[in-house]
Amino acid sequence: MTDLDTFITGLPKAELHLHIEGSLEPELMFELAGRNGVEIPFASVEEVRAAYAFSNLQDFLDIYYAGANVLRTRQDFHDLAAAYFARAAADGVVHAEIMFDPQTHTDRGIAFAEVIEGLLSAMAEAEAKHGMTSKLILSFLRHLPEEAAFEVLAMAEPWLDRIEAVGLDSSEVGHPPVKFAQVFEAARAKGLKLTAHAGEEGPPEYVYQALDVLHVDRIDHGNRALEAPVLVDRLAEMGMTLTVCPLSNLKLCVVDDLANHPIDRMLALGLKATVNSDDPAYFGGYIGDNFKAVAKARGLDREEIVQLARNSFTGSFLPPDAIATHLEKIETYVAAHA
Ligand code: HPA
Ligand SMILES: [Zn+2]
Repeated sequence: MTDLDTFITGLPKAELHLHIEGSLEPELMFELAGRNGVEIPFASVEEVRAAYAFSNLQDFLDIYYAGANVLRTRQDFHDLAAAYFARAAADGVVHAEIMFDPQTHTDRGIAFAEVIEGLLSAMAEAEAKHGMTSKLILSFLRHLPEEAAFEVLAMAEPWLDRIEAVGLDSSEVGHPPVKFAQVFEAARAKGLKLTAHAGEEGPPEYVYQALDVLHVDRIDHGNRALEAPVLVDRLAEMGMTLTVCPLSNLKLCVVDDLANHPIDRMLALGLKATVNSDDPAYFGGYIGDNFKAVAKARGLDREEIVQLARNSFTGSFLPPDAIATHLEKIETYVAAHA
């Protein structure tokens, strides 16, 4: 580890873009397959890892939904999230806002209660064990109809006090934000915050729709906004947070090489960019790996790294006093490591 790597690991940070189903490591996939008597089309953990070569988002999604098939019980969801929180804590994460895709499970006959109760119990455990706070983001699958999203929102009704936000993920191109205008409006009326994946593979127009039609509080990814300078200025001016995922961008060919990743360009343009892991079990690393890899590839300096960590708190859904406390801890850490 370089000095910079050690600095990154200890730097207090929040993770804002993490699909909990995407943290399913092949070892746990095998364990759950055995526990639940589910067949998986792989003979070994190595074979699973070898299958993780993607040329676009859909390639990945096909294998990600197949992997999720081993998740059956409340205990499975608990174990999945507990493993993520332990990894995140080791990377200096003190707050995590995690997405889950209920439709991936309810469409297989798993009760919504099993999914969310397993996640909530792991969240309570993470607070006790690691001192890590967390929030849940219920994500709608955009390749499915808007009515299906309304059904999930209805299912979630008894737990809405424990859900912070809704999100929008899965196959982007061909499923623009406008398709979900009404369900986002309904979620907002229920007091939920709003995020949407936009501009990962989709054009700048999808980022405009996320802003103007969905009225999101945060944009997940947002890379392709860089193609539209007027949009960049607007995002910068409004202080919109972008939850950027460098290793995901590399694995899904959103960038051809990390050496060409736009993270520092985003900061230089005044965008409130953050670094996140997206689907760490599939993309080759957790949040610490993302920071370290992009810092090395782009030659980021400490100030840029610290700015990314500050952005992770100011872009979070934490209350202002908690954000202020975390920002103070960053400054204390920086002063102690000058
Ligand atoms: O990176 C992603 N993009 C879109 N949908 C997703 N669902 C899990 N990960 C992703
Ligand atoms: Zn994502």
